[in-house]
Amino acid sequence: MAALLESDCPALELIARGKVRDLYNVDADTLLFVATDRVSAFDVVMKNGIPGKGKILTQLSVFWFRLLADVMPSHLITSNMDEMPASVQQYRDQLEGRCLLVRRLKVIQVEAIVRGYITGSGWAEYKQKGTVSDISLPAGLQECEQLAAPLFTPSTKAEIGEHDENIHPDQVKKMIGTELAEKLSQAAVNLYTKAAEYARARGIIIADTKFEFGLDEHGVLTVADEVLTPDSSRFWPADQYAPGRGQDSFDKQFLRNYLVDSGFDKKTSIELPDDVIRDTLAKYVDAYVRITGEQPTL
Ligand SMILES: N#Cc1c(N)ncnc1-c1cnn(CCN2CCOCC2)c1
Repeated sequence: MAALLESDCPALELIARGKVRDLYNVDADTLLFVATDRVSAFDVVMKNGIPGKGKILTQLSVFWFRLLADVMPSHLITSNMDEMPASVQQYRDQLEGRCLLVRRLKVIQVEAIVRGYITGSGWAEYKQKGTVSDISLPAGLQECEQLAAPLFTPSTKAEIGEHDENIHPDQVKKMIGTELAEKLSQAAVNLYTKAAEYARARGIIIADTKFEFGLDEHGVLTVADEVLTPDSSRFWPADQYAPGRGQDSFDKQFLRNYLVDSGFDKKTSIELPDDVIRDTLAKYVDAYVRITGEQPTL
């Protein structure tokens, strides 16, 4: 199976090409997310992709949208090509299994990050200031330690190529109003808490995740984008977890180890060898099977 590195849907208006996903306008009320097989590490997109990655992560997002539907509504309309408009179906060969038709929302320009463990940029800030997103935390926490409770630690939505900036939750209140900000942070924590408990019972720690939200035509807060994939979250193997050190990534450790061992400069895109592609795909399949209990459709 060849990897899809870039979608090509000339009849649809391309809105954005993110690191690994493309976003199209379909009509006044709907958009189309296309999950390519692109893979990034250390913020660099590799020259070749992981064949099947986009389909697996699309199916994982759909699983979580359905499991979490009782927590709050999502923008998902369908991932079933037969239920999509003809303007999308004409690209069936290219898009089958790797696209989501979603409702157009008024997107809230906040990266709604929830952390269950202290790591990454949160750990860096904590070591410097004893805070994460300017929220004071207890002294003496270890790297990758589980927090007493999941923490909403928002950030700005940086321009492409820039890094998001951690902001205090009060900043979100100033941006969107106190009532909506409190609804959004509670929704993010509720979604994360249910998903993290579900995944932990199946051998995967979701250490942190990023949600995007919007308002639908009735002003209802709605979860958007993708949810709880290894691209939007940190997945750790639970059986190897120990606080006090960095954790292997459930899905990208083979890739990271290869890059570090080959002297990767963390700037220049490179071609991944077949064994790294094979082993990385196997980890995406493993994560999908553990969480959903089913084999992904490739
Ligand atoms: N979701 C959603 C959504 C929606 N349901 N309605 C209206 N607009 C959006 C929307 C527009 N841009 N983004 C950022 C998505 N990026 C794209 C590239 O990849 C990274 C993420 C979201």
